[in-house]
Formats: sequence, structure tokens, C-alpha cells
Amino acid sequence: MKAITLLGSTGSIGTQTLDIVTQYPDQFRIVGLAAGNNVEMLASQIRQFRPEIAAICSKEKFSALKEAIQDLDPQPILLAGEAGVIEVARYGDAETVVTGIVGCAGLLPTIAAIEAGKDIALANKETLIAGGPVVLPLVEKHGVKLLPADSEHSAIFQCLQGVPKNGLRRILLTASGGAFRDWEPEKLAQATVADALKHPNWSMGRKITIDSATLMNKGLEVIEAHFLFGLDYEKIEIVIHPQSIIHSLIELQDTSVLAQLGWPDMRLPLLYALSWPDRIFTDWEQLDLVKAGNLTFREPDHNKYPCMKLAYAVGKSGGSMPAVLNAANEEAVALFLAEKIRFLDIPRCIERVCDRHQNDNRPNPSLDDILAADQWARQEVLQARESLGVRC
Ligand SMILES: NC(=O)c1ccc[n+]([C@@H]2O[C@H](COP(=O)([O-])OP(=O)(O)OC[C@H]3O[C@@H](n4cnc5c(N)ncnc54)[C@H](OP(=O)(O)O)[C@@H]3O)[C@@H](O)[C@H]2O)c1
Ligand SMILES: C[C@](O)(CO)[C@H](O)COP(=O)(O)O
Ligand SMILES: [Mn+2]
Repeated sequence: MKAITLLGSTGSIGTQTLDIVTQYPDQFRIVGLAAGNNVEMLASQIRQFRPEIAAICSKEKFSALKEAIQDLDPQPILLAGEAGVIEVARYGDAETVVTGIVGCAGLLPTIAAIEAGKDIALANKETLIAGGPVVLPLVEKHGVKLLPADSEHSAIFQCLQGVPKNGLRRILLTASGGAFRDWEPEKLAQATVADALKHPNWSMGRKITIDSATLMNKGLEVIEAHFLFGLDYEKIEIVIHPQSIIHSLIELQDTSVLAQLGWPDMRLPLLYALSWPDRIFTDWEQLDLVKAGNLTFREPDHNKYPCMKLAYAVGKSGGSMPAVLNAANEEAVALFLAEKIRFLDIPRCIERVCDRHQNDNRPNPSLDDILAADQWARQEVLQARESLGVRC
């Protein structure tokens, strides 16, 4: 039985992970849970899965959580704040930590888990994009596994099993195209939050769904693939695949192409990361190619979606630039979700912030450099909004 700790347990990734644990109680045991501020759901999860330790990041919600589970015997260790989440991440005999926290808030807990010798099932892509220069050396130093749970990177990882070293020539990263894939570019100026949250294929948290709509999710995934698989940016290509049945493809040095297919269901990449190197046989819906219908492909439209090229350029710059891109994106998306900027202002704000950081880019950033760049970028987005005169 594999002991796991789940960070971000009350979110889309978190609840799907707990669905898996519920379906396979003889395979998995929950050691720790951590969430942001959803007291009711976290309390219910503590009651159902009886973790040894749990934390809620929002200190204001701690007393409500404590009261909600006061009848439990034995009581879990209950913590609050970022420090509490970090303690959960490093705690006890969990073999694998599932990182389902959204944003760079997952970076320090992930580092704590790695330093405690725990394997990482990585859904929280922002942690790797921003912290890759620090995270990868720590993964190697501590001899832990960094297992991709993002659907595309899981597909690539699965296809790579058995491929000889240096056998990988190219990665083809598929993208649904997001909520506006069939919109005329001119119409994006009027895009609302509700429009942007209508993802055609996947049900996900709000931030990543907006990232899918701007195609920044795909740009971030290009950087994620670079860090995970060590391929140059020129060899990581994006292809729009509206059906989201092919979850990505790899081309080998002999030109053969391998792909992983399935219904758009995040439980599969999560189950793969959790059970690796074993595989669990499921009774989930098998792929029916006739039912799936035509599988189509399009070139990405870089004029309509500038975030992709921005991500490629920032990834190639390296250093602390990806941390700046990621933080600027997190803040710009939050402003859009709060209806304080328009959809098309998201790339405008990010581009301005990245331009202003180029000269301060640190080639081999320390963790402190990355955290400082992250904080700087978040402030700069507010400046960018003012100087761009963007208003809603
Ligand atoms: N959803 C998907 O299908 C999918 C697929 C691939 C990758 N991912 C990646 O997985 C991550 C999570 O995505 P999601 O869609 O699951 O997001 P989500 O639904 O918004 O859930 C985010 C989770 O993180 C928690 N959280 C937020 N800030 C926190 C903090 N400072 N400390 C501890 N917990 C915190 C939230 O807690 P509260 O809700 O209690 O505040 C919630 O449990 C993202 O990095 C995303 O890019 C998601
Ligand atoms: C589900 C997913 O892996 C989240 O990252 C997928 O990437 C979302 O779809 P899209 O292709 O980015 O629109
Ligand atoms: Mn993805």
C-alpha cells in the first residue's frame, strides 16, 4: 500500500486524487492533506480519510477547522499557514506527495517534500516553471522521482518508457485550443470571464482554465516539458488537437512517432503517477475510436495567442525569467477573474513585465532569487496595468 500526502486536496486535482484513493483503498493510504481555505471540504476529507496530519493555509480558518473535527478520536495534527502546509509536505512516511496546489505557492512545500526524500507526483506545473533551476538539482541530490501528472507530460513520460537514452528527437505537445478556439480574433476584445471559463473538453480549476483560453497553459507546458525531459525548445512543438484524445506524442530518432490516447480524464495521469512503476487495472471507460470520431490537427495561431511565443522566448532566456513570466501570469489572470482587466490585457501585462526584467535576469538563480523575482513580478503587473491604462 502506497502512503501519499496530497497538497491542494480541495481542488480539481485534489478531489480527483481522492476519488482514486476511494476507489483503490487497498492500494493507497492518505498520510497528510493540505488546502487553502475551503474549511468545509477539508474537514469532510479529514473525516473520511483520517490523515495523520492536515493543514489549512488560511490562518483565519484554523479555528473553524479545529471545531469542525473536534469530535474525531484520534485527532490529526492540525496546522495552519504556509508553514503548516510545508510541514504536511515533509511529514511522516508518505512515499509520494501529490502537488495539486495552484500557482507558485506550491514551490516551498514541494521543496520541503523533496528534501524529506519524497517522490513528487507533479500537477502543480508553476512550481517547476518558476523553480526548475532549484527543484531539478534537489531532485537529483535527494534521489527522488519527479513524476509528471499533467496530462501531456504524463503521455510523454509513458511513451518514453523503454526508449533508449538520446532516442527522443521531438515532442509534439497537443492543445485543445481552449474556450476561444473557434472565435474570430476580433471578438476576443469582448471576451468575458464566463466565456473564458467554458473549456471545451476539461473541467479544471479557474486559473488553469483561463490559462487554457489564453494558450498560456500550453506555453507553460513547453517550459515544463523542457525541464522534465531536457529537450531544447526548438524540439518541443505545439499542435492544436481540438478533441483532446491524443494527450501528446514523441518522435524518436528513427522518425517513428509514439502517442498516448484516452478520454480527457485527469484521473488516468494521476493514477499513473501514483502507481508508478506499477500499473493498476481499472474499469474506467475504454477509448472507443469510432465514438471519438475524427481526430483533427491545426497549426497554433500565434497572432491570436501571443502567450505561446512569449513562453518560448522566456524559456530560452532561462534563469529567473520563467519565474517572472509565471508570477506575472498568475497576477494578470487573477485581475481578469476579478474583472479588473480585460482578456486581451493578460498577455499585454505579462509582456511588459517580462520586458522590464530582461536586464535583471539571473542565469543561475538561487531559491531566494526566484522568490524575489516572483514577488517583483507580482507588483509589476499592477504597474503595468496602470501604465497600459487598462481598465474594465
Ligand atoms: N485541474 C486539472 O485538470 C489540472 C491538470 C493538469 C495540471 N493541473 C495543475 O494542478 C494545479 C492545481 O490545479 P486545479 O485545477 O486543481 O486548481 P484548483 O481547483 O483551483 O485547486 C487548487 C488547490 O490548491 C489549494 N491552494 C491554493 N492556494 C494554496 C496554498 N497557498 N496552500 C495550500 N493550498 C492551496 C486550494 O485550496 P482551497 O480550494 O481550499 O482554497 C485547492 O485545493 C495547478 O498547478 C494546475 O496547473 C491541473
Ligand atoms: C488537462 C490539461 O492537461 C491541463 O493542463 C490540459 O493541458 C488542458 O487542456 P489544454 O490543451 O491546455 O486546453
Ligand atoms: Mn496539461
